[in-house]
Amino acid sequence: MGLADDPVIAISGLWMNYTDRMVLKGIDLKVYRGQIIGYIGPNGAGKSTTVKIMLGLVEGYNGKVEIFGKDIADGDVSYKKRIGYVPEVAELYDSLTAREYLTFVGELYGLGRAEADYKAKKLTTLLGLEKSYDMRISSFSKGMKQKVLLISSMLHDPDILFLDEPLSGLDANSVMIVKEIFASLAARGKTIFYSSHIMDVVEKISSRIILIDGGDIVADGSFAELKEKGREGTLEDIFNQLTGFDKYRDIAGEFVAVMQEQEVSSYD
Ligand SMILES: Nc1ncnc2c1ncn2[C@@H]1O[C@H](COP(=O)(O)OP(=O)(O)OP(=O)(O)O)[C@@H](O)[C@H]1O
Repeated sequence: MGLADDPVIAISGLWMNYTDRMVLKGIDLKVYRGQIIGYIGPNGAGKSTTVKIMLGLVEGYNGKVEIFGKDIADGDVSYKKRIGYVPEVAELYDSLTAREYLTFVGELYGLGRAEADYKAKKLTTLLGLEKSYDMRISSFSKGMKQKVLLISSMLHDPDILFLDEPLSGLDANSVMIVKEIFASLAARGKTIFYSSHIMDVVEKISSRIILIDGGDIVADGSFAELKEKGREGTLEDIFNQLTGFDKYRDIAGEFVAVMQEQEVSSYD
C-alpha cells in the first residue's frame, strides 16, 4: 500500500472513443483518500464511461489509469475487492430476497456467508428494511432497491466507493442518513466518487466538484473555490455558465408551445 498522501486514483491522458465519437479527450485527474468527489457534467459527457474504465468494465481506452498505485491495465484485478460500485441502472436479481442477494454479493467480495448475512441484516435494519429482509426484491419500491444497492456496495468496507446517482429514489430521512454515512466514511479516509445531476445535493455533500464537458475537465475544486474563480450563484448556475447553457427558458417555452399547438397546417 502507498503512503497516506499518494493518490488512490491517478488518471493521466485518458482518451476514449466509441466507434465514431471521441468521448474522453485527455482527462488528467488525481483523487486522494478522504475526498468526496462529485463528478458532474451534461448527459452524455462521459461520466459513466470514466467510472466504467476505472472499474475495468470498459476497455479500449488510451492513457493510464492507476488505482491504489497500480496500473489497472496490468491485469491484476485484486484492486476490485477494495472498491464498491452502485450503477445507475442496476441488474438486481429480482427473484432473490434481500438476504439472498446481499449474502451473494458479500461472498463475491470475499466475506464468509455468515459474516455477510450478519452485516447485511444489521445494515438493512438500520435503513428501515428489517421487515423486507426475507422478501423478494421484485416486490421492493425504487427507494428500497436503492438501499439494497447501497448496502451491497458497502458490505465489504471498500476503500473507494463509485456511485451513480446514489440518492436516487431515497426519501428525505434516508438521504440524511446516507449523506452522514458518506461524511463519516470520508473522515475515516475512504474515498467517495459519485455522479449526480441533482446540483443542490452535489453542492452540499462534495468536498471537491469535477465538471466534465466536451470530453475534458472544465472545472475542479470545492464549491467555495469554484465560486472564488468568479463564478456566480448556485452550483446549478455555475454548471450552466461553464457548459455555456443559457437557453432553458426559450426551450421550455417552445416545448410547451408545441404541446399546446391546436391547428397545425402541415406535419412536415
Ligand atoms: N457502449 C457504448 N457504445 C457506444 N457509445 C457509447 C457507449 N456507452 C456510452 N456511449 C456514448 O458515450 C457518450 C458518453 O456516455 P456516458 O454514459 O459516459 O455519459 P454520462 O456522462 O454518464 O451521461 P448521463 O449523464 O446521461 O448518464 C455518449 O455519447 C454515449 O452515447
